[in-house]
Amino acid sequence: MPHSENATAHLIDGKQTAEDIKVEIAAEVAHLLAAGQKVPHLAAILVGHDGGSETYVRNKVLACERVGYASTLLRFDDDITEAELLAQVAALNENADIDGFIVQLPLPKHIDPEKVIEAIRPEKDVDGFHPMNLGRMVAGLPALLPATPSGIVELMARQGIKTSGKHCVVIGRSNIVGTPVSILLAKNLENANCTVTLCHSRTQNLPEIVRQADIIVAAIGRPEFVTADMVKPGAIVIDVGTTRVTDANKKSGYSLKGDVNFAEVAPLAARITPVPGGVGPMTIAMLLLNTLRAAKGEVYPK
Ligand SMILES: Nc1nc(=O)c2c([nH]1)NC[C@@H]1CN(c3ccc(C(=O)N[C@@H](CCC(=O)O)C(=O)O)cc3)C=[N+]21
Ligand SMILES: [Mg+2]
Repeated sequence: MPHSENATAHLIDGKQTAEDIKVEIAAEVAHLLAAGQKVPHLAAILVGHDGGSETYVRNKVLACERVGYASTLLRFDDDITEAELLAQVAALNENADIDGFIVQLPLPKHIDPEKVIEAIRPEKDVDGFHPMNLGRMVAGLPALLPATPSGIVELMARQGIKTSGKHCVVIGRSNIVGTPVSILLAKNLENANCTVTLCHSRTQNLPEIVRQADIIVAAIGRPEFVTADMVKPGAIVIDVGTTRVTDANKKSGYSLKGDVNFAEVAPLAARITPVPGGVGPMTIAMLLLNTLRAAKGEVYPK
């Protein structure tokens, strides 16, 4: 029996929440303009021609236009050397007009992503991937927070989901999502205050542990990994996965699959994020928010 009476009423609408945030940002940009100040400027470096990366970066540029930011996209072929990429990062670091920038991941195999991320000035690291920002986040100091993890916390807060004291099981320990979100959820940020369990590929009895969760955050990157048998009825389900699978029925030639088997799990869940339209749009909204904070020198005074 479905836990929810209406099949769609319990969807966690990330797209709408992201729109709300963009409207708030646009209002701030209007104030900056009225005060004769420059608008925030976000730059993105995109290496190669990965279809998914192209989509995300295009969405980021469109989102900048929506809120009134300036944006710059720097594109390079996947034969760019690591030294040349580091020189491009250094140029953005020095460019006073750029408030923040990201280097889209993944990078080609011959480039060390850690080295590139460490080369970004923490003040301009609007992805929140630099060890300085990660360290400050862990220490509870003001930091530019990684966009997907902070987007998950913000999404639940704005949707009125009470997380304080709840048991949250995070599946996946990536540097970008699983590890940082497990830290943020345990903090007092937006009254998150969860008791957190972090599961990964070596976890024993994973289904049994996930079944204990009041809140499940699925960030494994494996389509439909979370099945009905892993979900306690009435759980909150946050699906971070966006894997592209070929789909001849779609005009684009692909469809997006989350890390949760939605058809099976949605009837059991109290609330659940759809894919698309859940966590993905929040990632972009939080990137815009970080760019505003960087432009205002909120974390690192200018
Ligand atoms: N330096 C860096 N920073 C990132 O933040 C970063 C990255 N590299 N590499 C890849 C991942 C993935 N990511 C997404 C962002 C938005 C959507 C998004 O907006 N998704 C839409 C659908 C988009 C579509 O149609 O493909 C949705 O879920 O509704 C998805 C995924 C950011 N990432
Ligand atoms: Mg995402």
